[in-house]
Amino acid sequence: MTAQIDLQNIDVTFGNVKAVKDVTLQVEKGDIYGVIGFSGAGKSTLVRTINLLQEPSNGSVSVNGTTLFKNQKLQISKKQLQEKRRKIGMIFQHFNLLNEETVLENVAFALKHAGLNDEELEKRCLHLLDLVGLKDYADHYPAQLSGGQQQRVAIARALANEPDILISDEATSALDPKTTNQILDLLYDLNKKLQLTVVLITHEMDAVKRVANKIAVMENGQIIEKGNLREIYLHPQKELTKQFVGGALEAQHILNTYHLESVSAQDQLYQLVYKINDVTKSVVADLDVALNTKASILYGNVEVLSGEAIGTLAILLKLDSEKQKQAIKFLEEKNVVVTKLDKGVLTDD
Ligand SMILES: Nc1ncnc2c1ncn2[C@@H]1O[C@H](COP(=O)(O)OP(=O)(O)OP(=O)(O)O)[C@@H](O)[C@H]1O
Repeated sequence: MTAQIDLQNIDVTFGNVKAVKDVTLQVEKGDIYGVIGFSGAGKSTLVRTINLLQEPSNGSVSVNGTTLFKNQKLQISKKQLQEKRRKIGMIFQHFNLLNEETVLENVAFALKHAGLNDEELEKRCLHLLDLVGLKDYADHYPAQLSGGQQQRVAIARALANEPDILISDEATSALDPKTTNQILDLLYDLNKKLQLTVVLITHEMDAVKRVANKIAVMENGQIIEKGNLREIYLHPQKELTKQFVGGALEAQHILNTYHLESVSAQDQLYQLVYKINDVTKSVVADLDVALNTKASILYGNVEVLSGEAIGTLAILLKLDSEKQKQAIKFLEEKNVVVTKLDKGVLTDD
């Protein structure tokens, strides 16, 4: 199947900053593709090449089977590009609404080229506001709305030209956790209801886990790992991915902040990930009974990924290396995916 968005070998260079380096990414129709990484990793720059708000220095961009950019130049006319861009909606962290205009006028703004009469325009805007749960707010002004409601207006505006792709660039980063979840759930519903492909840029793994089916992890302008979310969650390869998927960041924070007195340099932090269905009793209790490990649990969580309950633990094993090997073997025999974690500032061995 041809990908709906096909980015091949994309480089983006600003002066001597290589913001994106040789990135290849394919997004299929109907995906919610999470692109995660810390600030400055190159996420925004990369996704802005999809609608050529950012031209790559090298590489090719194809959307819906049309090559938009290749051999360092546009492959379609400026007018065609404008039309293609209307079919790729975008939402941002700061909503970017017009404060002097009503909610309805903000949505209508995106339709000014559509050639609709006043009645058709109002009907279409009210329909869009209904889709995002804001039909009764058409006459309000942005300042009268909460952050979550303002983002809903921005989503209605982004959907005005019936796009088949929605790019969400840190759209929930300015929102509280509850509102974040409501907006993510709305994106998930729109993905299902409208077959809308969503590219979700974020630095929050919780956002990706809540709605995405695929994930790309970015670091220093490169995608270091990508693919099916559950696969990557269960078998993270790169250190940064391990940090994002499990409780590693939290566990490291606990280790580094509280300076646990009894922790020594050879003690090792492990992340355990397992399908809840595979485990009937506490894996750590079993481990302790079998090998007397006295593991300390620094983080624990259970969540549902693609309909399956997945458990994550970060544990500290205070054992010599032979005993650690035995512990890992014991856990792996129980279908637990064990990953050795970097201990952050504690790692001086
Ligand atoms: N227009 C520009 N001119 C020069 N440098 C830029 C420009 N846009 C981005 N950069 C640089 O490119 C790198 C990647 O930035 P980018 O905004 O894509 O990262 P990001 O992962 O989206 O991070 P953030 O979440 O902080 O936006 C950074 O070093 C940034 O300073």
